[in-house]
Amino acid sequence: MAGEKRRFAIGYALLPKKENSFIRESLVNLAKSRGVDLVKIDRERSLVDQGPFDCVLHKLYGEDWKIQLADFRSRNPNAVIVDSPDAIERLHNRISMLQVVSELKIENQSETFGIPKQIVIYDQETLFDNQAWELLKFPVIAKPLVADGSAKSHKMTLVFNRDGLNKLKPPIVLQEFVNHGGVIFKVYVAGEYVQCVKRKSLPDVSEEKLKSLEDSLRFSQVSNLPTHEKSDDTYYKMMNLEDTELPPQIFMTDIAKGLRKAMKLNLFNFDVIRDTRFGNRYLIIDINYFPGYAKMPGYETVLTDFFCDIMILKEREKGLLEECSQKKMAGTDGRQLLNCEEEVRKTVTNSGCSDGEEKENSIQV
Ligand SMILES: O=P(O)(O)O[C@@H]1[C@@H](OP(=O)(O)O)[C@H](OP(=O)(O)O)[C@H](O)[C@H](OP(=O)(O)O)[C@H]1OP(=O)(O)O
Ligand SMILES: Nc1ncnc2c1ncn2[C@@H]1O[C@H](COP(=O)(O)OP(=O)(O)O)[C@@H](O)[C@H]1O
Ligand SMILES: [Mg+2]
Ligand SMILES: [Mg+2]
Repeated sequence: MAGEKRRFAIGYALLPKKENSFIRESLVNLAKSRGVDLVKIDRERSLVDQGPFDCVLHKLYGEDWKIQLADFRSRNPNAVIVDSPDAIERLHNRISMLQVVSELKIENQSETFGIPKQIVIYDQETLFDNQAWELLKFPVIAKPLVADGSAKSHKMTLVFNRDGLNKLKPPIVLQEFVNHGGVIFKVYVAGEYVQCVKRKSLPDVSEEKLKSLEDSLRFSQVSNLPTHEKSDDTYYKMMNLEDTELPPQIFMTDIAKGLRKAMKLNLFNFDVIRDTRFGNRYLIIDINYFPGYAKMPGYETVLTDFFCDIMILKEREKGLLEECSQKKMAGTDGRQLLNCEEEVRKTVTNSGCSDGEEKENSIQV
């Protein structure tokens, strides 16, 4: 109807737990009021038979889903897939996940960043190999190499000495445990938006404590545990999250932007700790695809803004494609038209990925 604004359909494909936490009525209603309909994708049916969708939002694992997305993309070249499965895959391995951090260049005079020292161990023999240990010192955290969202992939072991290595099951990443005052910073990214929050983490391990402790300690998803389940209760009672200063916002934003561009991802968060030995040194220890946004203050607005940015981008694309067809009607030859359409898709979908200045409302595809 004339004057009526076009609506925009976003199909979402999420595991039931994620759907329950993320697709809240408050989000659905806010998005709806701003012209965006969130539509559940039926995982029992093939994706190409559903829709039409202007955008597909997803967090599913496995080859079958990747094939379905590729099929959908080839039949719907104008739809936006948030995010590309290949880009997400980098985060399913704890080595490739952090490699990108080492490649980032951010200019900052007063703070530095990096990742903790770490090695990857594929077999039991290498676990006790002295050469492998030249780089690391105890305590270390043993993390499963694979980070595929399974409960197993979150099972960590804090290892205090050589004897503690016996129970480990490679393939694992051994990462130096860095004292950080028991507080972790979670930096949530949704397109251009960046928000840093504080969470409780593992307590520091002093030299004296290191000598008196057992060989190892197992734990899982410590930053999401309710307080009464934390391993060192007295420590947490003593510690007040509010006393901890957040890292400088501009510094976290610069890192977030750099990561987003390098990884070509829109929806992720990263875990950061502040090394207590230096006070101005920040270490990135984990990057998660499509994290628990609902725990982030104002998540409905942030995510709706993000959806609207995609919509604006799509509209811009439509306008530019129309210009291409007009050129065709005006007699421009077919080859030039093809170039024109290709150019539009490149400019719109890749804006923000280019080396030049990032455009507003850019979505990484
Ligand atoms: O479930 P939630 O809300 O705690 O979110 C989890 C995230 O918590 P966070 O937002 O960082 O506090 C969580 O982050 P952490 O592991 O706590 O760093 C993961 O992103 C997790 O996904 P997956 O199991 O790795 O695929 C996320 O789980 P899924 O919701 O994707 O299953
Ligand atoms: N190198 C490290 N030094 C100190 N604490 C760490 C380190 N790596 C992880 N942790 C602690 O272990 C928790 C889980 O590790 P993380 O790599 O974030 O795995 P997950 O993917 O399960 O969240 C972190 O939230 C933090 O509390
Ligand atoms: Mg984590
Ligand atoms: Mg993680």
